[in-house]
Amino acid sequence: MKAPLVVFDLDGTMIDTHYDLLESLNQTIASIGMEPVSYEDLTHLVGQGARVMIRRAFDLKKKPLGDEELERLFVTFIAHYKAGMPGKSTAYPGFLDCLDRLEAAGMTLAVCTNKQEALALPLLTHLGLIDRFSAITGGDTFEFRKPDGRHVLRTIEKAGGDPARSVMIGDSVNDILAAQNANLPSVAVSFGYSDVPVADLNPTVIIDRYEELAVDMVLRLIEAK
Ligand SMILES: O=C(O)COP(=O)(O)O
Ligand SMILES: [Mg+2]
Repeated sequence: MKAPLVVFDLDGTMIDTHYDLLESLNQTIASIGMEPVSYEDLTHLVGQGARVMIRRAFDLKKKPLGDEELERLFVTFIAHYKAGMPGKSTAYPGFLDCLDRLEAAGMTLAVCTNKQEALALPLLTHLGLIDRFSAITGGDTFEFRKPDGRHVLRTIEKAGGDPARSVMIGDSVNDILAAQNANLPSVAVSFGYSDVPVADLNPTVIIDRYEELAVDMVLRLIEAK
């Protein structure tokens, strides 16, 4: 029997990246004279990677955006965001202890994020977390991404896990839907960037802090399937 596998989302779940995402996004849109977006706005903009985030910012400000300009701004955003890494981004309280106890219980860990790989990998490296995960996949790793269940399933495969013994932890609709589409139990964290209360997403469980994500909870979720 394979070890239990815990699959984590990145932005808003493991790492509080909002300050740096906002900073880089606002720098990027300021370059064409656009007013900054707020944290509240950001919760509606993140979730599908940087390109979609920029496009949604233009929609929010009711500004037209051509494909070429989007690509130019995307390059600006990536350069700014990467250059500042890790910036103010840090793991949420209790997250590192949580990884320690899941690992000590023999569980495997993986990351399934819609952030592009070229951002997720260096960020996790800067934060000293890269070696904790058996697989890390991004929004551009496959031809599909969350909420497509295949993104989670392929992450599990890459990590050497078994979907029947895996759990998805996330903060947004993309994560909970992806888990549901992959027929996995889901844990929603209430402290991330969801634009709706996470209870509305119908996760299997909601946690308010990482102390609640105990080894027993993961085992119970897997066994209850
Ligand atoms: O960067 C994004 O837009 C989303 O990233 P996440 O899937 O790690 O939340
Ligand atoms: Mg997230």
